Amino acid sequence: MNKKITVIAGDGIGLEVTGITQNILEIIGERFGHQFEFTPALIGHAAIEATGEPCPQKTIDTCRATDAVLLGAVGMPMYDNNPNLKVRPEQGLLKIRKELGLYSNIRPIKLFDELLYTSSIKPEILQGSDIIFFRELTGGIYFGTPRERNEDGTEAIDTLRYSKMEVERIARQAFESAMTRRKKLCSVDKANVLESSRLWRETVQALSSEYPEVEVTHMFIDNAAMQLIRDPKQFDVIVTGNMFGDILTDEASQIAGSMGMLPSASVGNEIGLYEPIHGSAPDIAGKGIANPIASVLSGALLLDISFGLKEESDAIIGAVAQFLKEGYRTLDIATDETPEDKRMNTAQTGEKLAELLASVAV
Ligand SMILES: NC(=O)C1=CN([C@@H]2O[C@H](COP(=O)(O)OP(=O)(O)OC[C@H]3O[C@@H](n4cnc5c(N)ncnc54)[C@H](O)[C@@H]3O)[C@@H](O)[C@H]2O)C=CC1
Ligand SMILES: CC(C)CC(=O)C(=O)O
Ligand SMILES: [Mg+2]
Repeated sequence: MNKKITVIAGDGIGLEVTGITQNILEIIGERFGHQFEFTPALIGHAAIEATGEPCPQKTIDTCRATDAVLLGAVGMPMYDNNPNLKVRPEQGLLKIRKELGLYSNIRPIKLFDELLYTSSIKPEILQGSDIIFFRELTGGIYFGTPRERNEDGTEAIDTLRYSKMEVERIARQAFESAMTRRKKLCSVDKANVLESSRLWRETVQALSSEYPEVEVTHMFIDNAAMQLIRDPKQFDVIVTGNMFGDILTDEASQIAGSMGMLPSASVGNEIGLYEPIHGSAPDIAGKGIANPIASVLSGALLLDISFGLKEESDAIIGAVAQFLKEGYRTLDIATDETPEDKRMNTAQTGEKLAELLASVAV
């Protein structure tokens, strides 16, 4: 198979983990006889520095000229505490999602058995957890207008808007996914307060008549945030809006052990984009200690969803499982019991995963 992949590393640890994933995809290409051609592109602070824009048109054009996109992360501390900077890295991320029509952000929460005792949640609560989130990605409060300050800067407004069409298309994907799994769908909203959530709930409920085998429940976001930690096993598929999904999946990363373990796939009507759920992690950026597994697993999702290469995708997941089984740990998933020689930095993790992949039988 011949395929082109746009690689947008971005900022902070995005730069550190994305190169590892590209290398893993190259190894997969060699092992399984595929030609993957990689084209770099800019986003975030890196793009602002080079072009003045957080997501230049050239980046969008590059994506459209390829078959899939691998993205790292955006963001720099210099923007986070300075509201006066009007051009911001995160605008680049929102723009690429909107321009490429990536309305569905799929975030699987898979706990590798080896990490059962790593989480701050009790193992008996965690064991057997397997959740997949469908987060709406191109609507809601991150995109609604007006969004502005009043003249003297003492009031601000953001707008939370959803249309029936936007809810229906993400809910349909979630129902379809539930049909291939345990046939349970939980829709998360705040319908006791928000009109947009009442539309959300009504739309999901109406669509459920097309999926009579799926057991649908509706949960308020505040309760969902609590239930996710109290009893994660109660969930199979969760569908929710942009901001609720953003927040709940960071929380859910603790089910998988770390932010450094969760990949995501963003899909819509054209190309697919794959990125870890984490940000640029300025607190560890430049230290070479970021966990690249979330990015590497995003690469596995890319092979599976965009290219239909299930065996190749499974080979990557298998290498990650083997890495953990052999006791190797990046710092975010290490415990007091992890011996010194099993503690891996970013580069060592990449090398070890490459080594494990090279021994996969094809
Ligand atoms: N998709 C994206 O590009 C996102 C960008 N951001 C941006 O990233 C910057 C930092 O935001 P934060 O709120 O700190 O979120 P973050 O996700 O970057 O980091 C949160 C915490 O998780 C840790 N962490 C994240 N990924 C890790 C990994 N791979 N290995 C080990 N530890 C990891 C970090 O060290 C930090 O303690 C901000 O500028 C923010 O706007 C935040 C979230 C998503
Ligand atoms: C710019 C933010 C919306 C990025 C983020 O936190 C995410 O997509 O998870
Ligand atoms: Mg987030």
